[in-house]
Amino acid sequence: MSDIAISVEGVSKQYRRGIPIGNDRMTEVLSNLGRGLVSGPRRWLARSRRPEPCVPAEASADFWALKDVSFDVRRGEVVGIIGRNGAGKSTLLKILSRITEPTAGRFGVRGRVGSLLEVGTGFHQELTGRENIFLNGTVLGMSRREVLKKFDEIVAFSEIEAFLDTPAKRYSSGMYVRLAFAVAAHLEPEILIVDEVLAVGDARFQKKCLGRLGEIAAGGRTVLFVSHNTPAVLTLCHRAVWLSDGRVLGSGEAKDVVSEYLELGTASTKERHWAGDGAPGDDRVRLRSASVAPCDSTTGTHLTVDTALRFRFEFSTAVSGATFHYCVTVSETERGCIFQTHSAAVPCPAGLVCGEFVVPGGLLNDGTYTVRVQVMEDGAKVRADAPESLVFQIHDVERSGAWFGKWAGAVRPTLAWTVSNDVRPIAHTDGPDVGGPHG
Ligand SMILES: Nc1ncnc2c1ncn2[C@@H]1O[C@H](COP(=O)(O)OP(=O)(O)OP(=O)(O)O)[C@@H](O)[C@H]1O
Repeated sequence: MSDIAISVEGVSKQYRRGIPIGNDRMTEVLSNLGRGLVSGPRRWLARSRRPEPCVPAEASADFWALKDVSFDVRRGEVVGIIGRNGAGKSTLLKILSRITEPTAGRFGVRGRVGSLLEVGTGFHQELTGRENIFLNGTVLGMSRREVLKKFDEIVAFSEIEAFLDTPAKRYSSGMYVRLAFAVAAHLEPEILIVDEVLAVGDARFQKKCLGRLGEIAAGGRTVLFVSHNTPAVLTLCHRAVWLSDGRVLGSGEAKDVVSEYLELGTASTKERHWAGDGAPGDDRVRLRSASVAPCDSTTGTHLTVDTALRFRFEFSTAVSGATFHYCVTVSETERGCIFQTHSAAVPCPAGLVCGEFVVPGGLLNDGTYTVRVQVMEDGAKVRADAPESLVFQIHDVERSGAWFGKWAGAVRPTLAWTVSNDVRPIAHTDGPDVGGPHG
């Protein structure tokens, strides 16, 4: 029991669509004015204290933002909460941060909590940035001297020194997030609860935040981290909980839960079969099947940037000796055509003719791909054409380092770099550079 930092048992939260029950959003904002970004330990298991305010008869507008959610987080564990928009992730974090109450169920949070939730929660709006830093330290039980020791680090991290004496209500969302992250990450709460704040702010600051989160995680603190950035979840989190429509669809090792989430959450057609005369083609030749799968069949069906892919196609022909060949075009939805490949043109016997090729792992970038397969006769005549025969996703993998953005480029080849440490001293000359474009 003692190594459980967060315990969630059958937690449910009901809302009224469109019209928040009891003007809930406003209640949340107002109640939050009395809280800091951090909170001290409270009663270990908090039961829902009151039913939601009176719910009128037209119950069709009521819905469960969370339904019977249960999981535990051990001390020192870093747990990612993943799920599509509206899955209930923020609601869960707000309950655990005691900004809103569950309609049913109970939960316990053992230790001082630092919460980094959506912009607008956490800071006291009338107080300045400086005052908010001290207030949050006080709530965490730190002395003024202890906060002072961290103060410069917080200000340096937040990069908003010039606005320290401005009331928080005048901050832009970017400034708010910078200071909020700096406070929550440096005042050393025992448990850090972080919502998708990293979506706000520029890429450089996001990188800095994720780097800091990585340090916190490595330092043995308990972290609950909501994010749509699956490479970040894969890299930072030991475990993940997948929410869908307010329910837990999966929980366990981060890599297993994330791959299941990506796989089921996206529409893909990795195998196609065509029967009868409706199949693409004409009387001479018709496509019969198309598939893409990992070359190593023991790795499951999840495709990542490291997976070697086997593409396989079949056509049937009623004529013997005609010269057919396959033309396959692989495109990515945002980047366009990635490559086209042709099989050899050979005289084919009547019957089923199979063609396949392999794309090595460590070549394609992550993204959503479509495959067009055509069967040509005599080099150029298109006999069969299936423009979107296959649709599949290639997912990113765990990264080393602290950068989790998208990799640029149509492909993302793994190349055999050599980096030498045989560094020769740079020759200093007083003369002009030579060998440049105008050299
Ligand atoms: N105070 C509220 N009143 C009424 N409905 C609410 C309230 N807060 C959240 N909801 C609704 O509850 C559902 C879950 O919302 P929540 O913000 O928890 O989802 P989420 O998984 O965090 O989504 P996102 O990834 O978009 O942030 C959504 O349908 C949302 O519109």
